[in-house]
Amino acid sequence: MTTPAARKLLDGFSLEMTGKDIPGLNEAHHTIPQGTKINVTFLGNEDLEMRIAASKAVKDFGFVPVPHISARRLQSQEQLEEFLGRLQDIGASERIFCVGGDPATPEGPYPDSLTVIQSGVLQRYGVREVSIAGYPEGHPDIPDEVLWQHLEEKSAALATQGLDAVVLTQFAFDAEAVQQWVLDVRSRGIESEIRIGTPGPAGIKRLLGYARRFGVGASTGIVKKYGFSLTNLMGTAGPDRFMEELGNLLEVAPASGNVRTHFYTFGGLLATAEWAHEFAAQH
Ligand SMILES: NC(=O)C1=CN([C@@H]2O[C@H](COP(=O)(O)OP(=O)(O)OC[C@H]3O[C@@H](n4cnc5c(N)ncnc54)[C@H](O)[C@@H]3O)[C@@H](O)[C@H]2O)C=CC1
Ligand SMILES: Nc1nc(=O)c2c([nH]1)NC[C@@H]1CN(c3ccc(C(=O)N[C@@H](CCC(=O)O)C(=O)O)cc3)CN21
Repeated sequence: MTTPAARKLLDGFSLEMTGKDIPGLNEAHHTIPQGTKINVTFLGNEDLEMRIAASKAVKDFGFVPVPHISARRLQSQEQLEEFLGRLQDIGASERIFCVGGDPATPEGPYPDSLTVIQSGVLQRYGVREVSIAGYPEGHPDIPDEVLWQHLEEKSAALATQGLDAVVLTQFAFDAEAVQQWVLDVRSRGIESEIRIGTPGPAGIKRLLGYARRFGVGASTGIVKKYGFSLTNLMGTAGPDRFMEELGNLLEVAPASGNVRTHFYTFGGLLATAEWAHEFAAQH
């Protein structure tokens, strides 16, 4: 039974795939609503051709590509321009997600996403909308004050440059922490669309592995929060409970504004698309 609040939160959801996951998209495309935004990661084990091919596949199937740009992984301005130029050639440069990136030291001239945004390069390649990262449960290596300061600066820089902003979050498990964080974002005067990241249905061991790797939910007891039980540790967990809880919490906090959902699929595009289809249909 899906409540109206959860269904509203699901409406206009976005998905994510890696540069390697074109086979997954081939398999899942029939189940994904036309016009859905699909993000394409910028991981260390992908190259330019894979990222471009994935963005092109998204576009060719009638979805909206949102390629990622990882500032700290960029080795030069030329590399940034080559990527944006190739994206523009295939009509996939209008929307991007600009994120700091995991390398402990920057590999080139961009230590953070703000530097990429302020470079003035994005507009020259037709970028109109930039997603920036948010952290409802904090970040393991970056203090909260730094995260907030950069969120505000990036938001202001995008407005100055005439670029639309979306705040896209790291995946989260704690619906109450997300509600509070959304209200904190609004209290700082940031009115942009917020997309709350959450994992699609995935094997629990796998999910916990990713959570550990990205430092999510370290102290919140995610096993409990997400409704896992020890008996189903070998099984699959879906975002049902999280969506219901968060939908209800946002409904009672109208100041939360425009909040949508982004699914990190972790190799399970079809499973996520099927889950979303069924969740929307249940009543
Ligand atoms: N979907 C994804 O791929 C997501 C990735 N992330 C990761 O979160 C981190 C921060 O990203 P943004 O919020 O865009 O940061 P940012 O680019 O706005 O930078 C904010 C501050 O954190 C510092 N910083 C950025 N990345 C760092 C790192 N890996 N290690 C140490 N300090 C770092 C910057 O120097 C700056 O002071 C990155 O590691 C990023 O890859 C976060 C959310 C989602
Ligand atoms: N700090 C941080 N860094 C990230 O890179 C990151 C996050 N957070 N938050 C979630 C997103 C989603 N991410 C990922 C990472 C891997 C796969 C993935 O599908 N990996 C392949 C295997 C890759 C390999 O061969 O190493 C898979 O099939 O699991 C998907 C999304 C990366 N993302």
